[in-house]
Amino acid sequence: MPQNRIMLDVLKGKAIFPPPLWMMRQAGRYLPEYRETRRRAGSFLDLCYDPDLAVEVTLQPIERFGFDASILFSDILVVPHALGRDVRFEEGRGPLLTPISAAEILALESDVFHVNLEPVYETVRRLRARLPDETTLIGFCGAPWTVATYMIAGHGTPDQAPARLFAYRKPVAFKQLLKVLADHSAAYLIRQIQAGADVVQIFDSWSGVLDDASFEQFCVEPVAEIVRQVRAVHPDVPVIGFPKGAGARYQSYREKTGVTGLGIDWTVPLSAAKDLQRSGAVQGNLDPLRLVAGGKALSDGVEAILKALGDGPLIFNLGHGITPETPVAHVEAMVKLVRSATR
Ligand SMILES: Cc1c2[nH]c(c1CCC(=O)O)Cc1[nH]c(c(CCC(=O)O)c1C)Cc1[nH]c(c(CCC(=O)O)c1C)Cc1[nH]c(c(C)c1CCC(=O)O)C2
Repeated sequence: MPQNRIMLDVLKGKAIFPPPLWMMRQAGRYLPEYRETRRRAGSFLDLCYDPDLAVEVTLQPIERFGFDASILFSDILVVPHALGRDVRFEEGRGPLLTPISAAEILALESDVFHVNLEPVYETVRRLRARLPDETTLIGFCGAPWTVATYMIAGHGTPDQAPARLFAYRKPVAFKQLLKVLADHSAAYLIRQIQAGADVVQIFDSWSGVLDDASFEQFCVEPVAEIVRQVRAVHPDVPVIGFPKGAGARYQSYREKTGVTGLGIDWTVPLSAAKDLQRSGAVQGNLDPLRLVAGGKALSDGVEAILKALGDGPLIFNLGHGITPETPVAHVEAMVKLVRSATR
């Protein structure tokens, strides 16, 4: 493992200033070159499964901004797709899936799971060969709870009511769904690591809608299981957990799941983030809308994070994915602000 991937040092607990920097959804529609490749690809899933094009879009933000980390271009919903579920992405509507029934959950399995995902592994292999040596390569998956919410509702919802209701009404089938997703996600991450990923991130975008007991059973336990399975094979590869909206539960989430780094959303108070840094690296947490607005809103936001968290293990990032309406010039300004910061 090269010594000069500074994000890996931060994940070991080292404070580096200015901190390493990347953005969730850094390859995306705010970039004209992404929109151009996307037009050539056909459907969004075609883009995810075409190693030539997936490598191309993954590298676009690295070439433009020189971020310290590159995240594999794919989507969390390739896992249900590779398990044989129908997954489509429609312009302006987001993901659409055929909602899964309890009976279908009990029959859910696939002996061609890794065959279906082979193009993703090929993308990771090519990326590691193409990326600058100092750039950390991040693999990822969705957390079982977040993936399950889309599989059950069939589309995005504001509060994941369909999945919460399903979990209460059909606990046996729901538990089985989380187990199938945890086992397959762990196997998926292990293959990404074997293909060249230096770090893996688990996205739990919907962990903020659950009560205490459900958070424990649906978010903490399945992610802990993934971490266990990945560590059994790759004990030294850092795992970043991003339980968006976990609020007061962030610290216990780190302790119980065993994740190395914590992705924090922009609602986490910087004082609380400072406390979280005592037990390891944090990654975040600029409000993506400060980046859309630019100017003083942006510079104030960047400054506050660097001031509060800059002397501990920090990976500078947004508190959620960059939005399509973000001006590229504002991303350039953010990179400059972070890279030229002095303590
Ligand atoms: C919930 C979720 C999904 N996908 C993902 C999550 C978790 C993180 C989060 O909460 O944002 C994760 C994801 N999706 C994508 C990546 C690529 C890597 C990166 O650059 O961060 C990653 C890490 C590409 C994508 N995934 C998607 C796009 C946009 C589709 C397009 O280009 O046409 C991209 C670049 C589509 C997608 N995929 C998903 C949704 C809800 C949507 C529609 C919303 C939207 O359109 O922005 C599911």
